[in-house]
Amino acid sequence: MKPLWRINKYLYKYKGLLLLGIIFTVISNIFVIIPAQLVRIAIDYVVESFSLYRPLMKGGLGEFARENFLDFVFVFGILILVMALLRGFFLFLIRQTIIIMSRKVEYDMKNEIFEHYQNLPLSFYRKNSTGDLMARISEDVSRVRMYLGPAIMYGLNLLILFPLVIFYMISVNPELTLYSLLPLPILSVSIYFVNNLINERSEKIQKSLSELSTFVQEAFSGIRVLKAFVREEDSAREFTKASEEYKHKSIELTRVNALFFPLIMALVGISTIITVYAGGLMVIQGEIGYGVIAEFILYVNILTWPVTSLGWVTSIVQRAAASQTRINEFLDIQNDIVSTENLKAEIEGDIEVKDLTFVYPDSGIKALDHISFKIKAGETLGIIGTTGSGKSTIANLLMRMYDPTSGFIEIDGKDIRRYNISDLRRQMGFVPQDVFLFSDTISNNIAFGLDHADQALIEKAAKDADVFQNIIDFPKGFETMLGERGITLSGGQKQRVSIARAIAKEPKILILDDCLSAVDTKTENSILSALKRIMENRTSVIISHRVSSAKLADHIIVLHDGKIIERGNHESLMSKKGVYAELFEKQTQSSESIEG
Ligand SMILES: Nc1ncnc2c1ncn2[C@@H]1O[C@H](COP(=O)(O)OP(=O)(O)OP(=O)(O)O)[C@@H](O)[C@H]1O
Repeated sequence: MKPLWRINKYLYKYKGLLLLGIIFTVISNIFVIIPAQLVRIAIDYVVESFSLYRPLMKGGLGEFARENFLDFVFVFGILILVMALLRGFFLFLIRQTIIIMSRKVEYDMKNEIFEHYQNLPLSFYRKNSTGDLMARISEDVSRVRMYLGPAIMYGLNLLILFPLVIFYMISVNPELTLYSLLPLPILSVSIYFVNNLINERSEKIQKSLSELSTFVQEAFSGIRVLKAFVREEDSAREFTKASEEYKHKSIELTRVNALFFPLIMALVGISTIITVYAGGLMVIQGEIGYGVIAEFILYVNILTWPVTSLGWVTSIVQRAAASQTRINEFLDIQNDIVSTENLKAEIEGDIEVKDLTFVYPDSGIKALDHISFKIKAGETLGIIGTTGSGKSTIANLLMRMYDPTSGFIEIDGKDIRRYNISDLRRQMGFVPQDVFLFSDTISNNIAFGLDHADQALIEKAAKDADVFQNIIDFPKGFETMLGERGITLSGGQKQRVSIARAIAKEPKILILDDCLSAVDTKTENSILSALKRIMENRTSVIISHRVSSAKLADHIIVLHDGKIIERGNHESLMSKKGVYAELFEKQTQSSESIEG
């Protein structure tokens, strides 16, 4: 229960709805109890009238007595009907208050979790799978909603109805009350166990269903590989196997589900039999009237659902508590990438990296080892290095996705940690290594970093990224949809749209993380010279493992195993005849042989 205390703030927020819900529950239960009493009065009246009917018939008053008697029963009938209608009306109001409250809390919770997720650093996303993040914001929140809606609704009902009914029952006959209620605790406990079994099996089904959909999704998104390697039959066989498991688990659940209602009916039946038997004996002994038996049977029926729901509510609350524990676990994670001074300033673009070492916290890999470099505003730094040498890590640290393990990064002479993070990132353009474009129009993708989309700016960015012609060649031009239901861009086109997105922001610092790997050298050169022009007075960091990308840079550093092994500009590095020169020779030879 304790984890669920955290959502009390929402109950407090919607206290009006909750309070109304409680009031409506009390009122609706009054209309449940009164009809039972009316039935007792009516039956006792009928029995009494019968005993008087014969003597009255003999006295010639038969017709008068009959009419009177029927009028009385008719009024009872109408009263019971009115009570039922009123009860229905208040049940409607209960749902309108408590269930609506639960939906509102669900909405608030989802927003709170999503917002929190977005604030968490990149390391959080590395540690937790997307599936897990999605499950907590959807399934777990739904389970908590079940607690806030149905569980609170039925729980309240139970809390109000139970004492009320028991009070009336005891006031009518305590002994018969005891007999009638004897099977109900057994009902509640068995429902609890059956329900837990149902939940356990439903969860297994859910798991098997998500495995099945992951399998199908992979098969379809990897259809090209699947066909190319002729694995269709294998894939179909695996699908059948996964479906078989799903079917098996569903049948197991149906078996337990089938137990649910018979169990309730059996125990209610036993209660009714006991009531009739014990009540009958009491009627024979003249302790109670016939009406009491009917009243008690109604009470037992009235109590059936709340008692059943006790088991059900307990298991919902348990599941909700487990889900809330999972949600709290994420909500309690603090963002450790925070600004020390929240400094907001127009940056110039001077970058200085001092004795920087970085160890990935999750894997313990030392990606950067005591590196230092400087870039003046308006200059370009090329970073060259083999796979895994730490190039992308530098980009991540410059964007402040992580904080250095030791050493400093300074922008305009101030530690990067002092800046307001969003303000700083807003002034930086980043083109990541793995291009990600949204399922939206090309125009919106390019304008992604802008607060107000300006078509002229979008087109200029597309021209500078050398992708303008490609875009206008599409029938819908800039309004072409990308993604699953849109067109698929080629690798090089995607990279260039991603570059256009970064430069449309007119950033003070632009970081290109190996984003020209899928374009030919000619396009690469034209993008780089356009960049040189637009990045005048701004700073660029060009990361690549191709020398052709870095050679135009003012400064070049060569990384190996997290260390800088060479530095200089293209000319000085070439004359040094070290790793850079060797790489240059190798790469120009191979590209010449390809082009030749
Ligand atoms: N998120 C991460 N968590 C743990 N280790 C990581 C992470 N990202 C990278 N590494 C490790 O850090 C080292 C440097 O990786 P980085 O991505 O910076 O290399 P890179 O030079 O950009 O390589 P490539 O050219 O292949 O992209 C590698 O050994 C890599 O396995």
